[in-house]
Amino acid sequence: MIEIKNIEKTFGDRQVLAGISGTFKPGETSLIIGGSGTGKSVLLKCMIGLIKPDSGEVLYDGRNFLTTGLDDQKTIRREMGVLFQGSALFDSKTVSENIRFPLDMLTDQSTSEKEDRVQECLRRVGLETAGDRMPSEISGGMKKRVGIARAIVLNPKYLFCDEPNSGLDPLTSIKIDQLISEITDEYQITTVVITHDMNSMMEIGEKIMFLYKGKKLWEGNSDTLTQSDIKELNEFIYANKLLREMEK
Ligand SMILES: Nc1ncnc2c1ncn2[C@@H]1O[C@H](COP(=O)(O)OP(=O)(O)OP(=O)(O)O)[C@@H](O)[C@H]1O
Repeated sequence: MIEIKNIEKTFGDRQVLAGISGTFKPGETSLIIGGSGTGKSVLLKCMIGLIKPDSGEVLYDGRNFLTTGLDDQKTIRREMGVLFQGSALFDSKTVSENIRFPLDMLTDQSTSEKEDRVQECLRRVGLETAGDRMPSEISGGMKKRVGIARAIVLNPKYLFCDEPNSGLDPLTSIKIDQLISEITDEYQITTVVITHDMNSMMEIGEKIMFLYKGKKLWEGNSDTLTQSDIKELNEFIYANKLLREMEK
């Protein structure tokens, strides 16, 4: 379980996070939603240690990530998998090499152990025959799958995905969402996803947190998303639906 408590962050004179709290549970895909510039990415970065919040706590199964010693921080970092926006694959490495990278960097497994693990992850994301291909030779959806395989190669307890659907068509988006949700359930990972995607909110929103101007204005799930009387949330949903209609 991940708990965040009263996270605050200010850049210059602009407060981007104004005291955000919440919990994220194992086996659950939690979504952080909100309009552009509301602080979603900054919150995610605070959670994974890329940005230091000005105040607040981030607890990984009770371990305070911000104040614990360097060794414990390293341990927690190793328990995280991250799917970055745009997949962030190494262009000069094959699909298999991309997936193997965290094993090369962070484990002393033998070559055959690593190969077995890479194959297992390739199979899990449905890319068993694509290992030798280069990122430039595969589709956007496949790149996301490679990113997911790389994010889970170390068996993470916590998985973070920043806009996993960006740049994908609606059908591929749904498949990627389903994959993230299945993996989360199968390995009981605590998964946090930042998304703008209305389909994702309706399909995989077991828990949804709505940010507005650095504050958490609403929390619920896909069943209750459209029933709130929060004006800002309803406007956000309306704008997203409109966008979807225009894309069709
Ligand atoms: N390192 C930084 N230094 C200064 N300002 C920053 C920094 N990182 C983010 N910001 C500002 O913080 C605000 C929130 O940014 P953030 O990227 O979290 O938004 P977001 O909700 O993820 O939006 P989007 O959906 O467009 O990605 C923005 O105004 C951004 O310019």
